[in-house]
Amino acid sequence: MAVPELRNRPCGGRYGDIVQAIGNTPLVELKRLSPKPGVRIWAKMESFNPTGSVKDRVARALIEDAEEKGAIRPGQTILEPTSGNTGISLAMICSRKGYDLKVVMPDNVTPERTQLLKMYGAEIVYSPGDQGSNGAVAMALEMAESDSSYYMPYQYGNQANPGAHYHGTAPEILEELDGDIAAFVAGLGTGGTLMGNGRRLKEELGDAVKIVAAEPMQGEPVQGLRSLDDGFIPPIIDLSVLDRKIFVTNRDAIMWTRKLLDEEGVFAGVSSGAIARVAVRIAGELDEGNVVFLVADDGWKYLSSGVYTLPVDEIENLESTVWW
Ligand SMILES: Cc1ncc(COP(=O)(O)O)c(C=O)c1O
Repeated sequence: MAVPELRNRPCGGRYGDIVQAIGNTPLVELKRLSPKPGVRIWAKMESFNPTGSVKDRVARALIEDAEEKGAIRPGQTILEPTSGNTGISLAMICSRKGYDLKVVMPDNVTPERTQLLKMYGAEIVYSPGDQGSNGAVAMALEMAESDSSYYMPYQYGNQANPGAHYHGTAPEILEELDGDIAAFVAGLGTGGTLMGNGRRLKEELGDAVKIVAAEPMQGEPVQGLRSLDDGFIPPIIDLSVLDRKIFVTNRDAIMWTRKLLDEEGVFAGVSSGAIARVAVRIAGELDEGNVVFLVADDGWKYLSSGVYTLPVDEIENLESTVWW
């Protein structure tokens, strides 16, 4: 394998406002996680986006797509179901661009999410927590049907969502690794990340790159992620783009979130732990090559969940059951 030289970003760039500063995130090698010398594991640090998550890319694409189509005008109310990150990103972008935002969100997400949404001026409508993100989707669809003044980007069915990755994240990764990528691993919420990156990487590299989904084990939620076995397949998902899916327990997700911090200094959300776990497993199956995984968000919004304060031996003894 051609070992890419590490290189610094030339500079962070100069932008007219915060919305323009989305993307161009760093790719960081995580040497201590690699199980073999010939296999390199890289984290695409989407936590470096302005609101701390990958969803800044998607929210900008959703709003700019609607603007280009003439589907929204300033002052209009945007309505969207989200378990948090997309809402926060939309709230930031809507506040910059002069739209009102209403988000429908399960009532059991961490309080930091509510706080951030309110900070950016969004209105929150809660859906039943036990119905997860599917409950939020159903409620938002009903609201949009009964009031036609709302504009709902509907990230689950909007091609601008995978498009943000197809045109943004994936070309960055291809450039950063000179197209030498053996596997790409991400979690699945709407499927935008896996579809957009997967399609672009397959187009450029063919079957040499494997696209792998990390999914939460049934009954063991990991915030932001879903399993395709939960009964709802978002319309943007084309299963033929995925080579594999690997299930992760709640306990492993938490353990690996802590490992990311303790061993690599990466402060990430819990889904990144689940995804890192899968990336390391894939790396163990290879003899050489670059494995890229996505750090979808940073750890700040998870502090109240206790994921960073629970003693490691207690995490090890956790029954693999729902933890929050
Ligand atoms: C916290 C979080 N949200 C969302 C996603 C992915 O979302 P989507 O499938 O909607 O692109 C991920 C996945 O990597 C995630 O970790």
